[in-house]
Amino acid sequence: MQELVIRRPDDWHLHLRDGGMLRGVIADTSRHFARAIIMPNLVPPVVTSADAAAYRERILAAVPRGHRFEPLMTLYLTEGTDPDDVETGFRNGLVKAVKLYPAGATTNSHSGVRDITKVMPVLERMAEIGMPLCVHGEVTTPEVDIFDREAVFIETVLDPLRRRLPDLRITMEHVTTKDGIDYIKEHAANLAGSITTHHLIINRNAILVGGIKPHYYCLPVAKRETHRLALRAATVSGDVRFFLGTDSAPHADPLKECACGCAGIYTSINTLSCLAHVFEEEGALDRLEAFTSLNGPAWYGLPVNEDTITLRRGDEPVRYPAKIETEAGPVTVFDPMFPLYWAVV
Ligand SMILES: NC(=O)N[C@@H](CC(=O)O)C(=O)O
Ligand SMILES: [Zn+2]
Ligand SMILES: [Zn+2]
Repeated sequence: MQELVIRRPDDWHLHLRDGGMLRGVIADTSRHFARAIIMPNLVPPVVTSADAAAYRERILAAVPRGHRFEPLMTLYLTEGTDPDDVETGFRNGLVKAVKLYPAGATTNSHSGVRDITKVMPVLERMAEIGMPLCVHGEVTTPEVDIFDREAVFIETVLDPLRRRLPDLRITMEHVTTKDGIDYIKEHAANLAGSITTHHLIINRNAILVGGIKPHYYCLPVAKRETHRLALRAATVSGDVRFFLGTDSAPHADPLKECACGCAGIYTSINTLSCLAHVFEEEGALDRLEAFTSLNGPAWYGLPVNEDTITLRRGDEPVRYPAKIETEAGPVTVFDPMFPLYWAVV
């Protein structure tokens, strides 16, 4: 038996939803993670500091007794966002980042940004005060192939934005391509990337081979194998610019198992088992902690967690439920398609 003690991890990109879904999923995160950057794509979205304060209270009310969990709030950037409200939320410590969704790019992104020039006053203010911008980095131009949307975003939106506002700190969230990894590596200043658990494990075959598999569908969509390998190399490298953002994104099964299923993979419950497996395969267990617990706090300017968790590798596979039940319906759990031996003790 093998054991690994690491500082308690944080999740730098998480969807908790609201109401019955929030109550159904929160424990799967708060059991293992101390903090998480909470995505603001509710319906309606979390746009103002007041919205974020109210959502934070709803999250805290749902955390099970005995768990300690700190939600790190974000604001959903719209073309009507007020720079003063953003600054106030940031200065009083409530809001950690602003989230840019190109309109139409992903789940609940219709209130997002159509014309980036309209949000320049907000972005300029953020650059001034050192507030990070989290981006869903995909263009939505219908002519651009869905597998190329991240690479085209880097070239046509991200790079020009970084040139225009070199002081703006940007998190490229859920990087899915070698292009994204290379871009971050080549541009050290004010740029970091979060990587999901599932993109380290699946490539696009998981979605399409042997039948269409809606529970492997998320956005940005998984790419070809070369990209997965680039993500894995960056993840286990220990490079401080890369850290975990699970993008665990629960949807009730009927909303995924239908003619127009929505994007999102639910990984909160087994993420650490999956990650330990990946790091072990790569011979890099000694760097797991950097990815899950050190690099993220460094980027967001927060202290690392003082307490630890213990991962243990058992002789028998760990069993996770195929689905969790929530008041909002059943949610299928990510199946990595191999047995998992590591579990948090
Ligand atoms: N990742 C996903 O596939 N879905 C996310 C949205 C997002 O992070 O883009 C969701 O909110 O369901
Ligand atoms: Zn996204
Ligand atoms: Zn997400």
